[in-house]
Parts: sequence; C-alpha cells; structure tokens
Amino acid sequence: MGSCMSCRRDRGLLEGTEVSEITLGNNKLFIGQPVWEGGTDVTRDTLEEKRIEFWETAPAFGGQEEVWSALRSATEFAERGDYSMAQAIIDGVGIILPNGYLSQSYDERGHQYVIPNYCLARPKSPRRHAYDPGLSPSRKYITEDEELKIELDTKIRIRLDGRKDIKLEVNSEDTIISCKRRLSLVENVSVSSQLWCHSGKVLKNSQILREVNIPCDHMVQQSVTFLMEFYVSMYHPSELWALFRYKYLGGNTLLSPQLTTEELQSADLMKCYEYLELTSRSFSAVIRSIQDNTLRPAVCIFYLVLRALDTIEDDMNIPIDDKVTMLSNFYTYLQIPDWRYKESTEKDRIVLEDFPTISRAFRGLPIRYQRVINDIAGQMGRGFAGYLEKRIVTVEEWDEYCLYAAGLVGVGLTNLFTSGTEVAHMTELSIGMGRFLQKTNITRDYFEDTTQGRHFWPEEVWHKYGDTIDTFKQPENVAQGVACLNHLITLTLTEVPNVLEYLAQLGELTNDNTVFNFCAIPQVMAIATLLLCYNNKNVFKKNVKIRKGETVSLMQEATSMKGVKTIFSEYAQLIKNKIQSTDPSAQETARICNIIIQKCNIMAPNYAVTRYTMNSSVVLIIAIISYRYNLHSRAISSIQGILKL
Ligand SMILES: CC(C)=CCC/C(C)=C/CC/C(C)=C/COP(=O)(O)OP(=O)(O)O
Repeated sequence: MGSCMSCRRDRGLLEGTEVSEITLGNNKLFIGQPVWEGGTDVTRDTLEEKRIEFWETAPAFGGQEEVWSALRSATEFAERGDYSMAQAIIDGVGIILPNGYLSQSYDERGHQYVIPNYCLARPKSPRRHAYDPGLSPSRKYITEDEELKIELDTKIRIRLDGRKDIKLEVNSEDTIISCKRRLSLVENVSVSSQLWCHSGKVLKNSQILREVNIPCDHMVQQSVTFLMEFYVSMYHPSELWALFRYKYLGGNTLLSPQLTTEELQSADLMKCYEYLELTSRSFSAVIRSIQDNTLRPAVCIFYLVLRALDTIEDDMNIPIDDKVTMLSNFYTYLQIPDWRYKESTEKDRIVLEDFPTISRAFRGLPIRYQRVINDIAGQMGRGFAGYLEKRIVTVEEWDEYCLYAAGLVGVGLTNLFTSGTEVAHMTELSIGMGRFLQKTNITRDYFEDTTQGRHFWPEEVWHKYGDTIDTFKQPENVAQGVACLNHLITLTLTEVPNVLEYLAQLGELTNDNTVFNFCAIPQVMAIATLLLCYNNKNVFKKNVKIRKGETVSLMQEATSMKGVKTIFSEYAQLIKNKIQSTDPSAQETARICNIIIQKCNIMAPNYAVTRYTMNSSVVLIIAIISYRYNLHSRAISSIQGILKL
C-alpha cells in the first residue's frame, strides 16, 4: 500500500509491451499482453459480454472442457497481473504454450486452443463515449462517469451461491451485465464469473432488467476459477478444507464488503472503491470489509492518496527535479480541486488522472481523518524525495527507506483507527507492522525487481555474498544468493515481536474485529511468504507467491490473537526446521525464530506432520468430494433466486 515496492512489483506485468520470462520449460508463460484497438463499438459491457460468450461457446468447437476452464482461469489471473497463479494453473493441467503466450496453446493430446486478443487484454484506447447496444434508447450514449451517477430506482435481492442474500440497488433500465458489475463492487465476485438465473432461465448479459420482469426467485452463481484453486492445493489437505469452507460453507463472509447505501449512492466513493479494486491485490477486500462506516472510506481514500504518491515516485519518465517538487508538494494537491497528472504511463496512472475524484472524496471526509492523511502524505512525499537519488546501502538505510514506504502507512492507519488521537506507545509498533510487510515484499521480489533494472536489497548485506546484485541469477552463484536471501529473511523476522505486540495491543484501541482482520491478515501472509522464500532458489528464477489455498486457510485462522499467535509460532518453527547448519545466518535465524515462538507462547503442534504428510489417498478423496460438491451446489443453486423488493 502506497509503497514504492508495490508499484515496482507490478510494473511491466500489465503493460503488455514489456516481456519477460517467468519460468522455464515448454509450458513457460511470458509476462505481457497483446495490444489491440478496441474499435468504435467496444464498451466495458460489450467486451465483457463478448468474453463470456467466447468462453461459454469455445468447448463446443473441440478440445477438453477442463482445459478450456483452466485457460479461462489462467487468462483471468494473467490479466490481473498474477502470472504465478496463471503459471500454476497451466502447469497443473499440462498446457503447452509454444510461443509463451496464452493466445495459442496445446493440450497433452495435441489439441490446439486459440484465444482471441479481446479475452487476453483490454483495448488500447477504450472509447469514453461509447455506444452500448445493450442499453435502452434513452441511455444509448454514456460515459463511465455518468454511469455511476445513474439514479438507482430498484432493489433486487440476490442469493449468492446459496450462502446469503444481499440487496442490490440498481436502475431498472440497466442491462444485466451492468447489474453484475455493480454486484462485483459490493461483493467479492468478478463480473465474468457471475451467472444470473431467474425462474430456471439463465439471464443474458444484454437483457434489460425491466424487461426481465423479476417478481420473485433468482440467484447468482460464482466462479469457475475456484475449481483451479482446488487443483493447486491438491497436496495440501488442510488448504483444500479451507478452500471448501471458504467457498461453500460461508467462510468468505469473513471478507464481506460492508458498503452502506450512502456509499453506494456516492459516485465519488464508488469510483474510489473501483480504483481500490483496480490498484490493490492485497488490500481491496480487507478494506471493503471494515465494518465502521466512517473509517472504511477513510482507509480506502488513504490507500488511494498514497498509491497516487507512489505512482509519481515510480514514474521513470518524470524528470528528477519535477519529481522532487511533485513529491514534496503532493499533500497540497489534496486541496486543489482540479489538480491531476495526465502524463504518467504507469499501470496505476488512473489514480493520478482522476485525482480530482479522489481529492473531492478526501475533502468530504471528517476533518480528523483529513488531518491524518494530509500529514502522512506530507511526510512520505518528503521521505521519497530524499531517496530518489540515494542508494540503499546500510541496514539502517533499509530501515529508513521502509519507514517512508510502509512504516508511515502503519502510523497513519493507527491514527485513523483512533480518530486522530495519537497513541505514542503505538508509534514504533505501527512502524514495525509496515516495515515487516515492506521488507518481506522487497526480499521476495528480487527476480521481478532486478528484471526491471532495480533492486531494494541493502548493499551492505548482498555485498557479503556477491560482487553485484545480479550475480545471484547465475546458476553457479545461486548458493551465495540463497545465503544472502536467508540473511535478509532473518533481518525481516526481527520485526515480528513488534508485530505481535501491536496486534495484542490493538484490542485496547478498538474492539472492531474487522479492523483486527485488516491488520492481521497481511501480517500472517508475510510470515508465510518468508517461509516460502527461505532457502528457496526459485526466488532468483521467478516470482514466488503463496498458494491461494494457503491464503484462504491463513485468512480464516487470523481472526483472533490466539489464531495469529498459532500461525506465527508454527511458521517460525517451520522456518527453523529448514535451517541448514552450513548457512552463515543459521544461528541468528534460529535465535529469532525461538524469540517468536516464545513470544507466541503456544505449544506448537508438529506442523510438519499436520500440514505436509497427509496420505495422498485422503487428498484425493477430499478433492473428489470438493469437486462433486461443486457440481451439486451448482445444481441446487440453479433453483434458488433473487426477490424483487
Ligand atoms: C498498523 C498497520 C495496519 C500497519 C500496516 C501498514 C501497511 C498496510 C503498510 C503497507 C505495506 C506494503 C508493503 C504494501 C504493499 O503491498 P502489496 O504490494 O503486496 O499490495 P497491493 O496489492 O496493494 O499492491
């Protein structure tokens, strides 16, 4: 969030012009998307419709159905920039990519699969004033801005996958696909994975709600992509169970968006939530789930303001002097209604291009929140400006850089939780919370960052193991690279005691469990990432990322201090189990792991047994049950529905 690192991580992944290889083998997937012109009649609705139509009809023209659904999932993950997940899916089903792109592939039987460009990327220059043939004559010409201002005159009740009902406000002249998009803003379900049924019939995306005439039952069916996550977690039975619970037993209500009618009716706030969704992979769901109706938009806007600042910092096309001025003055732009920056080529440039919407939403926040955001944006901008031409050499500088990029975010968030009342003893702990996330990402992102010609590992450390930072990529230097990696992981783990202390004390500031989840979930993901990276050569070869199943299982456990302590204790133990006596940091790593285990004060179960050594036939049975349940639940859901209110 608002960190250089997050943008660095994303740069190049979604632009479609830069290409880099992320893994080796004949099924390797290259990073990059095709570039195509949208033509005059492409709108978001028509594009979405075209895509759905393609995926629904493609299997009828040959090939295996499961390969088509794997390709669909992989393209969706790749479009979101999650190439590791896309690769995992491709590997899981054994798809061969002769050119490294998803546009053309083969299954193991040699059947060819061709995917059109419009399913792989958005058009280069989407029309702003687009003609949408799916809209009624009175609303044929519509801009995206106008779309959010449309009067909402109808409420429909939607049954989500048989687990809960929600009321969605829509306009009766909306097309079904517009309603789906609205639902995707309120609930965690992508537009393309929704299937709406009414009275036993599947509703077409181009149908107009009024014409459907919904008097009673109706339902929304969820994601095909989820099935792939079951495959990826196949050998991790506890994760299969977590995925199963998350998907079918209401586990995902943990991250239910809590938007109020007021937010849904505010065009600016809806835009902000849309930008949050577009720019953050990790924080969107946890922010939208915050229960407190005044805190939630404040955190969302805080995120977007820092993301805008970060996008400036990251933009290599801005001359350095201009950048220093922009970063240092950035906080003042919050008060200038029409300030925007249109020259950026960065992936997240939308937050700069439409900064007036964000700053207007900011000025609509209670003053106590505005003060906090203003103050942190000022400090962070000045901090970034100071680091523009400075290398990170010492460990102290690493700490300082991570303070600006993420520690301050922690301080700002704590101040938002306390409505601006500073809680002095929490400042260091808040910084530790941010730094733990930032250092973890920096350590994990070696491959991605160096591929893009930058790096954030402190020179004082890497220089002990190699002459240049890039040297670790060469096979003969990987052992040295791993030693350096383990050294950085050990340094990062030293932040954990502060993280545990912060989370333990958070209860004194707020008893809102959704705030606890918002704080705790990213932290447990971070320790899981460190375990994955520890002793792992792959960090030098590709982007490594924890499995979706592991994420879901962590999310479900990290909802109380006891759960958090259990996770930290178990992962510290698992890292300890991986230490090799020949590793130069072995002793120090063991020492800090012991401190964490002690601090958690939990009798850790033998995690190696519970997590990794379950009989593979049990795995298969769970997988089959999950799969069958998925089909069964689809059958059941097709007879449930929406109630018009
Ligand atoms: C007190 C408290 C709660 C402290 C935490 C502070 C905090 C959230 C700092 C942000 C750190 C960070 C590395 C963000 C980028 O994450 P990313 O690139 O993985 O995420 P993205 O999906 O938003 O790009």
